[in-house]
Amino acid sequence: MKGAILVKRIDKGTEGGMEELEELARSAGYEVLAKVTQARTPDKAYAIGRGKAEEVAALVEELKPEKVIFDERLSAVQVYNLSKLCKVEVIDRFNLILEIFANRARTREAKLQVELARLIYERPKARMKVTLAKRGEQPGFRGLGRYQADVYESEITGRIAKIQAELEVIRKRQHETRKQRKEKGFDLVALAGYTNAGKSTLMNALVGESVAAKDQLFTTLVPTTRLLEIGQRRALLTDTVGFIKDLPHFMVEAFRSTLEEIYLADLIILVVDASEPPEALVEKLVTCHDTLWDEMGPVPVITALNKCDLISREELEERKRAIVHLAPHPVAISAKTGEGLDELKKKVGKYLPKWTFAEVVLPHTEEGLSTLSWLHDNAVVHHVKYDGGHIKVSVEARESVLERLAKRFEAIKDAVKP
Ligand SMILES: Nc1nc2c(ncn2[C@@H]2O[C@H](COP(=O)(O)OP(=O)(O)OP(=O)(O)O)[C@@H](O)[C@H]2O)c(=O)[nH]1
Ligand SMILES: [Mg+2]
Repeated sequence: MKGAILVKRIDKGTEGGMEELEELARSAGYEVLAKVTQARTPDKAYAIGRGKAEEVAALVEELKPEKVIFDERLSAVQVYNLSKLCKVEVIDRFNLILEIFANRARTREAKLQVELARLIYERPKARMKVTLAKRGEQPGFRGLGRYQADVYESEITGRIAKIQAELEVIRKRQHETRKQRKEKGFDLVALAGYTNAGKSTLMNALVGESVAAKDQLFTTLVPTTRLLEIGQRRALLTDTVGFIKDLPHFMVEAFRSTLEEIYLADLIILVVDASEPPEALVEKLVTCHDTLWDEMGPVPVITALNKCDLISREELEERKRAIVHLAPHPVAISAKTGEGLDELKKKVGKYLPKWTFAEVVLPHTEEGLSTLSWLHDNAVVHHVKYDGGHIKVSVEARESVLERLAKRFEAIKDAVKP
């Protein structure tokens, strides 16, 4: 197994936990060999103090890790100095997240998104990195010395443009598919939430599928969509990539096409891991809100308090109180045991976009029957009455379907005799 030493600098007056960095490192396949923290203001050259950096270097010599991983964002200069001092590759939390994403990316889309994120992160550092590499190559700077600074930078810019163009094609296609699904009368429901909250497990429990679900961060990178029946209505349920604290904007941008599954949904099920302590729950919900709310239209959100099998009633009530302002329409569930799933489905049914009732009289002809069968496919047909030469139908459907019904009716109405 690859080893890593984790380093976190803590600003005065803030919490110093390193659990999430550890989780991330573990998810990326590292064994954590040592953890170093220091409370101080950031140092321009080393992020931590020079003395502390030397301690890290000594640990590197002793433990021989593959990498040293910093929790905070590092500048090119800091990376250069640290890797020179420690004689090992030094990365930050964002590089680590990118590593995880790169390991998991299977589809063309996921791979492009990961590369785009990496390049957007790299670009502002490109010139400085080339300049530094000319001073003597350090781990993480190898091969850059042969570049001209602006050539390297413009290569990155060119590559970014190319990937964006290719992703745009994928996005257009997805947009088209989504539109068609809506026109067909499907409601789009998205599962969103912090990474490892249990979104994929819930997806499996709701639709009886086997989407990969594991106790690690970012198992899901590319959305999966399955049919979910809510009463008589048919929704498409989409599992999505998880959120994480301080998700830098460049990543949100790179994963746009994935996140659009959420932004453009008719309803969002926000999944939270209720087995965590209330403070962690609040912090993660705030992250979800930050990621969601900026981009989203007025979409109803249902909060699924997941993993309730792991906590007592009292603990559940305590958590509900803690998140009351952050968690619209909460439902306690366990994706594992199935508890609460019926109530969740009921809530989903209740908050799906309102459909409109309509009564229509179709001719009892081949065209009329074919329209009826089209209605069965695209709407909820409540009642059908065959009456002489007519078929009286009462239906409930979304507006776009009713508009199309009106068009079809226009074309065949002459056959209807009063
Ligand atoms: N006890 C318990 N464990 C659960 C429940 N739901 C999910 N888990 C576990 O939580 C872990 C994460 O589940 P996933 O479904 O992969 O989570 P996710 O939100 O899809 O995670 P990413 O795709 O990695 O962002 C797995 O080990 C699941 O078995 C639950 O209701 N109860
Ligand atoms: Mg998942």
